Amino acid sequence: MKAPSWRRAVLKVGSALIAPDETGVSTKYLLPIARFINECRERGQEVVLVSSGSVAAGRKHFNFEHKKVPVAVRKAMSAVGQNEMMGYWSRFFDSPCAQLLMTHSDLRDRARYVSIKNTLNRLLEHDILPVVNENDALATDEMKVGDNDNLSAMIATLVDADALFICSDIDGLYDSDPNLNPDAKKIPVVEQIDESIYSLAGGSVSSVGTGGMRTKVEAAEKATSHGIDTYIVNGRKGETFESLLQGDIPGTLFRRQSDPISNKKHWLRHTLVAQGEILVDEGAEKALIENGASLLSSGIVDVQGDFDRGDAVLVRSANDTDAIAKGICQYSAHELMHIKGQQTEDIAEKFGYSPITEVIHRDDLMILED
Ligand SMILES: Nc1ncnc2c1ncn2[C@@H]1O[C@H](COP(=O)(O)OP(=O)(O)O)[C@@H](O)[C@H]1O
Ligand SMILES: N[C@@H](CCC(=O)OP(=O)(O)O)C(=O)O
Repeated sequence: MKAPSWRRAVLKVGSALIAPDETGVSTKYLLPIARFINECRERGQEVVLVSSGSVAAGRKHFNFEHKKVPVAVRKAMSAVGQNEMMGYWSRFFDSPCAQLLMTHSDLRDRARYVSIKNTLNRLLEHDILPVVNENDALATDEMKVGDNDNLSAMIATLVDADALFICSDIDGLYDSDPNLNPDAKKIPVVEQIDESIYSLAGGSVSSVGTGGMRTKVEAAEKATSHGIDTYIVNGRKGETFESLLQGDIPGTLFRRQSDPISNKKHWLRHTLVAQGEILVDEGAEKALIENGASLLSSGIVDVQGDFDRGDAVLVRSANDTDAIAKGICQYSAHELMHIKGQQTEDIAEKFGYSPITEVIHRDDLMILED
C-alpha cells in the first residue's frame, strides 16, 4: 500500500530523538530527519517542524534527578535547551530556520491564532523552515497545551497541512506497549479512531517523553478530523525516511476523514476551552441537531458556570449528562439567567432594547456527535 501524496506537512520530533542519552542535543537522529526535510523541500513540498526536546536538551546544565525536577528548574532547562536545540537545527539547513514559541492561550485566542497562521504562511512562502515548540520557559500549566503531539496537530490544522508525521522512538501504534509487552503487534493502518484505539495507547516509559501513545492518538484524532493523514513513525531508524520518500508507510497511518470539519469549527472543538454549560429543552436539542439551527433563548432551561460574552460553552440537554454541542456564546451567564426560556420579542419589550437574536449562532456552533 502506498502513502497518500502530500503538499504541506508538519513533522513532529520527540525529545528522545533530540537528546537520547541525556548529555544534551545529539546529531545522531537529527541528521537523517534534516536530510528528509531537505529532500522534501527540494521536491517542492513544504514542511513545518515541531521540535520537542528543550527540557531534555537543557537538563545537563542542572544537577537534578529525573522526574523530581522543580517546575522553575524545568523552565530554566527549557530556556537554555531551546537555544541549544535551535543552534543544531539551524546548522543542518542551508536556508534559514525561524523559531516560534507559543502556548495554548495563544492558540485559543482567535486573533493570535490568525496572527500565528499568517506568520507561518509568510515563512513558508520565503523558504524559511519554521521550528515550533511550546513556550515552556514562560508558560504556566493553565496556559499550556502540555504535549507537542497535540500541539503538532493544532499547527497542522492551522497551516492547512495535508500530512502530519509524528517521529518517535517506536515503530508505530501497537496493540499494547512494546516496551512492556514483547509480543505486541503493530497496527499498520487505522481507518477510524474510537475508544478501542484509545484503549491500546499507554503512557510514556521513557525519562524524557511526555504523554506516550495516548497524546499521539489524540493528535491523530484532531488532525484526521481536519482531513490530515497522520503517521506515527520511528525517527530512530534511517530507513523510516527512505521509505517515506519512496511513498511507503513505515509506521502507522491514521487515515484522514473524508469529510473534514472547517478550520473555524475545528478550532472551536479542539482548541477553545468551555467556560460553562447551557442546558436546553427537547425542542432546542432537536433544532440544533436535526435542523442545524442557531440556539435561541426560548429553548434554554438553565445555565451553569460563570462565562462572559464571547466565551466557549457546552450545550447539553436538560435530561442528559453528555454535551451535544459546543459554541461561542453571545451573552454572559448572568444575562442568560435573565432571558432563559423567553421569546426574543418578549426580551426586547422587557429590557427596552432589541437583543441579539441568537444566543449561539449556527456558524459558531459545533455539534459533538459522540
Ligand atoms: N500501544 C502502544 N504502541 C506503541 N507505543 C506505546 C503504546 N502504548 C504506549 N507506548 C509508549 O509510547 C512511547 C512513545 O511516546 P513518548 O515516550 O511520549 O515519545 P515522544 O518523546 O516521541 O513523544 C513508546 O516508547 C512506548 O513506550
Ligand atoms: N515542549 C517540551 C516537550 C513536550 C513534549 O511533548 O515532549 P515529547 O513527548 O518528547 O514530544 C520540550 O521542549 O521539552
